[in-house]
Amino acid sequence: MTLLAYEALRVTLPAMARPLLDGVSLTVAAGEVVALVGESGSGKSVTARAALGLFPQGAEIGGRVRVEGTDLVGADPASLREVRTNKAAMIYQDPRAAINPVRRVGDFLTEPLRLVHGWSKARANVRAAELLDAVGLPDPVRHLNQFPHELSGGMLQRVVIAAALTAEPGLLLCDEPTTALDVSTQAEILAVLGRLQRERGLGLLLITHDIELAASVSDRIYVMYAGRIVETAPVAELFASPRHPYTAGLLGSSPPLEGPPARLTPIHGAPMGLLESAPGCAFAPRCRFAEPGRCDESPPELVRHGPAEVACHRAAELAPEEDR
Ligand SMILES: Nc1ncnc2c1ncn2[C@@H]1O[C@H](COP(=O)(O)OP(=O)(O)OP(=O)(O)O)[C@@H](O)[C@H]1O
Repeated sequence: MTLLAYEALRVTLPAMARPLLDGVSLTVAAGEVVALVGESGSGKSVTARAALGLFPQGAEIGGRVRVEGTDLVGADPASLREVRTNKAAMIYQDPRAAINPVRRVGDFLTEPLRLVHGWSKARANVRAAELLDAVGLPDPVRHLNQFPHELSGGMLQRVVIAAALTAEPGLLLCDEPTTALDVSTQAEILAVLGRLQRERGLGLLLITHDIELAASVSDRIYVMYAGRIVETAPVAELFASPRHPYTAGLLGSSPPLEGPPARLTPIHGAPMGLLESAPGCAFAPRCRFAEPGRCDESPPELVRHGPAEVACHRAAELAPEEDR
């Protein structure tokens, strides 16, 4: 069952030269882990927030974002509330920014259950302890009485994950959930998310700039550049044969998570800012395969090539042997 579906989502701010998001289509099904990757500023967080009906103030929105069938573009407040309280939850990069530092962990977990769902204090406390146990915290009852500063960043991110699960949503949106953590804690948090996702059959959208990390946990990957999806494919295929030069560039510039260190090749140049626009492919100025008179004239559409969809004018010529 499809839990989340973006259909040609376009987000435009009046003062900008190009849209923040331009025709983004993406799906996440129940039981599926989908990653959205790209460099800083490509539009990943704007995409993730749209799944809660959160759009930049003053933005003009086109297309649709459906969560379990409810379109959040132009949705009424009751539909938005229903999605945000019961159907989808977001986990952000920095757990300390998500939790009130002067309230106890238990209050953070039980208040939504009591105030939004009308549970008694005793019932909410039992549920909160169960959730802390589910995210692998060693002493749930003690942690409920602690203040955020008494817990490590990794423990706090587990609390945030527990809070996201209070209403048992089907969809989890994770925006760089491990970026603020050290490497070994990152691995633990990813393992917790993976276990919960499998046990509960959740649909999970993982936002990350790290394509190696995305590949290690996802079923499918979408690669975003300057507000557009430039490639999407199942992980194994995308990793073995990246078909868009930008995807190949990301893979070539990311240190591998496992195995011996590889020689890294940075992608030259900088991503296109919001105050710049180009009639052709936004990646063309940085692309070693760009052909003048072709790549700089019109934006390429996403077209199927083998197991992938690729937005590159030269995708057919650059395709791996198995596509031909
Ligand atoms: N509310 C807003 N008003 C104006 N510009 C915005 C707003 N939200 C995002 N942007 C701009 O939209 C672009 C995409 O931002 P977004 O945060 O989605 O990028 P990102 O891919 O998540 O990057 P990062 O990994 O750095 O978070 C950026 O140029 C950002 O400055």
